[in-house]
Amino acid sequence: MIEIKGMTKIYKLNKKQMKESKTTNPVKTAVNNLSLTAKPGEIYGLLGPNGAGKTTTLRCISTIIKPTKGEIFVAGHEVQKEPEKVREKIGFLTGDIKLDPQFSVDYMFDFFGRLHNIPEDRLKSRKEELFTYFGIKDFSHKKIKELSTGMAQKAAIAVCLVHDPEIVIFDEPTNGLDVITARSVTDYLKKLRDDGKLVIISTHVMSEAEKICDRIGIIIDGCKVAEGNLEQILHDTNTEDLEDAFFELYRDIKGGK
Ligand SMILES: Nc1ncnc2c1ncn2[C@@H]1O[C@H](COP(=O)(O)OP(=O)(O)OP(=O)(O)O)[C@@H](O)[C@H]1O
Repeated sequence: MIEIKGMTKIYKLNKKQMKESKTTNPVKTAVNNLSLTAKPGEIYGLLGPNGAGKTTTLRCISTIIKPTKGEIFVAGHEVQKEPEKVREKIGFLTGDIKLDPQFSVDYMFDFFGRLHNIPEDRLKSRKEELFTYFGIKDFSHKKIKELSTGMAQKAAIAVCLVHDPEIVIFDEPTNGLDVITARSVTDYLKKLRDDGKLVIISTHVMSEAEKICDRIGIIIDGCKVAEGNLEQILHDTNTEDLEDAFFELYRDIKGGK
């Protein structure tokens, strides 16, 4: 289970960031008093536009950065009090952290497997299972930098699942992938969910959220503005698809037509 209780993340901006953001305010509230609960056996989707605070939220859950306020429990462990325990439980995929391009997929998989203290025979069977599913067996000896975008993303996914984590946290998992590769990734997320894992993803792709998420949290300007399964969100916004629901909520927050 993931439980976020009143999480706020405020970044301090340097002069360059202030200039880029055209602001004189030296701080940016990326996430504002966010609470949510995600449970095993579901795919929870954090849906929001660019800059909404999705990546920040997932990074805080994954112990990469610290929330400014609030508490986050992952499988019962608070992220700031027991970060190592949290890291054992999760697999975290984000576009910002890439596998070292100089090494082969095989090497990276074994390296992270050994970091997680996985016995060699288990590591071998895990590799066989994941590399076969993602079709990377024939490429596993190649350096990451020699792989296509899709293949590199599938390799990154395999590596972050090496320890068979009970909680899978994927930041924009299909970003930049063609439709075939994206489908193999989303099908695997469904398989993980069906195996009883908790999967939490961020996305700005409405159709992806509609198709694969059991529950969706819509986040705009760092605030959760709606949550529920698709049916509940459409009912609450009196709309017929998620895109319309999103714009309804967006207009409420931002004003305008
Ligand atoms: N390290 C940082 N320092 C300062 N501001 C940051 C930092 N990281 C993110 N931000 C700002 O916080 C806000 C939320 O960013 P975040 O990356 O969490 O959003 P997002 O919903 O994941 O967006 P995207 O889809 O564009 O990745 C944005 O305004 C962003 O510019």
